[in-house]
This record gives sequence, C-alpha cells and structure tokens, in this order.
Amino acid sequence: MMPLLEIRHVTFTADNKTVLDNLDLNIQEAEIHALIGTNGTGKSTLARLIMGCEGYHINYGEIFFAQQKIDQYSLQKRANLGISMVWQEPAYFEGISVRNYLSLNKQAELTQCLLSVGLSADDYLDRMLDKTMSGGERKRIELASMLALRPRLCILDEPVSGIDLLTIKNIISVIKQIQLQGSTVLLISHREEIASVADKASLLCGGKVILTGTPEKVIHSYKSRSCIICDGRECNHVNI
Ligand SMILES: Nc1ncnc2c1ncn2[C@@H]1O[C@H](COP(=O)(O)OP(=O)(O)OP(=O)(O)O)[C@@H](O)[C@H]1O
Repeated sequence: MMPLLEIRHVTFTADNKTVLDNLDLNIQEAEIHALIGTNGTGKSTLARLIMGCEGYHINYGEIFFAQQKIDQYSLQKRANLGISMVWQEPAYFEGISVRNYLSLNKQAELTQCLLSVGLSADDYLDRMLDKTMSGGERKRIELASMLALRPRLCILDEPVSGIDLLTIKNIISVIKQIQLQGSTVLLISHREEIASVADKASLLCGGKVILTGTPEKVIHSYKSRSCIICDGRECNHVNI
C-alpha cells in the first residue's frame, strides 16, 4: 500500500547545523504514527517542513503526500490538500471567537467538539481566542478544531503540553476520535501514555529515523538505550 505521507532522504540545515540528515519516514493512511525523540532532535522541524512553514525548505530529498510531490508547494496549497497542525505553542487569534474559529454550522456539533476537549459551550463559544484565554485553553480549542476540520493529515505537536493532568484522558480520546473521523495522525510526543495510543511509532535521533515499529517496541528502545547519551548530535543507535 502506498503511504499517505512519504518523506524520502530529507536533509535540512539551519545556521550551518544539520538538523535532519537523510531522513526517511512513511505514514500510512488512517494510522496514528507517533514520532519520539529527545529535545532538539528535530521533531518540530520535521513538522514545519511537512507543513511548508516560512523559512523551512528542505535542502535535499523529497516529500510526497497522496502521491503528489509537495515539498515545493506553499503552506496554503498544502493546507488545501488537507494537511493541518496543532502547534506545540498554541497561537493567539485576535478578534476571533471560539465559535468562528471552529466554524461549524450546527450548535450540537460545536457543543460536542468542545465537550470532547473538556470545555463547556456555554462558557467558551463566545470567548475570544486572544490573551484573555490561557495557553492550555487555547490548546484544547485548537485540538477541538481538528475534530471540526477533519483534515486528511493532522499533525499534533506535543498535544498535551500545557494541558492539566485531569484533562489528559480527554485529549487521548480526542486523538483517537480524530482518527475515527478519518484523519491520519502524526503524533509528536515525549510522553509514553500519549505515544502508546499510536498504531506505529518512529524514533528520531541524530537527524534520522532510526527505528520504526510498535509503540511498545519504540518506547522501550527509547527508554532503555537513552538517546540522551547522544544528545541528538551524534547517534549511537544507528545500528539498532
Ligand atoms: N530555523 C532554525 N534556525 C536555527 N536552528 C533551528 C531552526 N529550526 C530548528 N533549529 C534547530 O534544530 C534543532 C531541532 O529543533 P526542534 O524544535 O525541531 O526539536 P524538537 O525535537 O521538536 O525538540 P523539543 O522536543 O524540545 O520540542 C534545535 O537545535 C533547533 O535550534
């Protein structure tokens, strides 16, 4: 089966530093694929390269989405193909209410979307997504927007950072719900309880994907071989 997202031999250099080095990664349609790796190994950088963010152009390699080569496409064109992301740091949207941001017509759907992330429609629908809302609240609403938007590929970068412990269970079920609604999910997370909801996982180290397998296998390898040793600069694990 052809993967939905295919990253072939991607190299990315920033400030004379090779962040991603001949990286390969395949993500199959409808799977939740967790991407694991220590701080600074390039997980968010890879997400930005897939999205097509400003300043993020691959130096070498190719990125295919649904069999189209997308690595030269603009962010907008990729978004139109159905690639969407919840950022590690949730954004502010001045002048936009939660109701408009979620842009669903039916009140019942809006209510359900917010309930999924543990928020009440009565309290939140008419609030603004600006500085009057906390980071965790904005993050939850961004996650709810994936349920509303139903993108073909949903990239979640550390979906529970800033989320309180009591809400983490809701977020895990939202990730599963996003998949059930038909999205493929690239799930970036350090946290075992989050990564273990995935169908498959990949371990990033030294700018490369060095292992792909079940989340259990990849988490075990990550913990026992401790990528902290190589600190993302020089990988001792390439020969796993
Ligand atoms: N535009 C850029 N300019 C300079 N350095 C960059 C740029 N983009 C990424 N980097 C560097 O690439 C490395 C990887 O960063 P990235 O944020 O992708 O790591 P990460 O794996 O997502 O880390 P974390 O788990 O801490 O979120 C970092 O050392 C970062 O400073």
